[in-house]
Amino acid sequence: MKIIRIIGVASGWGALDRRCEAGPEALRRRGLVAHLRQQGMPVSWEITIQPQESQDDNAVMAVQALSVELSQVAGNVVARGEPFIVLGGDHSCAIGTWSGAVSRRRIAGPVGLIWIDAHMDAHLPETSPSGALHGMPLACLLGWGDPRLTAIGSPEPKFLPENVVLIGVRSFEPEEHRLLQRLGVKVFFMDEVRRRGLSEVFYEALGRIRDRTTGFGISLDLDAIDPKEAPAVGSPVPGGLAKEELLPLLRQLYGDPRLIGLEIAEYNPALDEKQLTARLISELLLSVFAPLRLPYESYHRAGKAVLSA
Ligand SMILES: NC(=[NH2+])NCCC[C@H](N)C(=O)O
Repeated sequence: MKIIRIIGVASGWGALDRRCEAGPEALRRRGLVAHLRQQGMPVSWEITIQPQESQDDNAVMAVQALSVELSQVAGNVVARGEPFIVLGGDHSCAIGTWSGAVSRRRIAGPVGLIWIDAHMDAHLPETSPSGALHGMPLACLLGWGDPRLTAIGSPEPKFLPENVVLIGVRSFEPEEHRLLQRLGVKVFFMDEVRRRGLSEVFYEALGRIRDRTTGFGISLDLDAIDPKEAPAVGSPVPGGLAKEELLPLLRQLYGDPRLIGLEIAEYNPALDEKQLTARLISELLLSVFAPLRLPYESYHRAGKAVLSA
């Protein structure tokens, strides 16, 4: 059985509130690995990538250095044919994760990306209202933005626009929307998800991507999920996805050889008073990667019991 490699990214350099840099270590200290193994998930914590000291408060340079390292680590896991989990850190980690994964797979054919997020994260430095790099990673991966961040791993764009799908978007600025429209990236906004149900949208998204690619990844910003269920995030937006809808859909990906890796970003443990979000993260991981031995309901109840023990 293939070992699933966890890569922590202890950086908040892409966010205005940097505290999600403590995310990976907090999860590790709570015994995430032991818990996942107990549930039958063959997993090992590969590495936690730390920002280098002395970035002179230059966020672009810090994120660039991190992304180069992360792209190498993720790329090596992918080259070995093993699945990975990236645990952020703010969502600018996506630049390194997918630049590495895609660059190492390029000969195998195009790769798809399902971006589950309340935001579009598709700003250019010129259009960003905040200047924060976690509002830009998707644009970078499509080849738009600061050249120091678009050329990681390889000079080309990492994804073709038709191979990227966003789900759950409900907070964005017109400039980033225009970029995605112009490129032809499919966005399933939250109101469409509500109208049609997440499962219909999710299968449509998967269908689009699977037809055209040889593999795909998932980048999940925890703020896609409703803040009542995922409170410990840096940029919460009300009216998000329901975990009881999302978890069974992720379950459908179990054992799918085309799934290259899963990224979960924006966990800020300082806001996780009741540990709701930490538990949610472990449920998300188990949904995708743990063999199902119990009926869905009791399975997740068991998961919660173990983790809170
Ligand atoms: N990964 C995130 N939480 N992104 C939030 C981005 C918010 C806003 N669009 C900005 O650019 O500042």
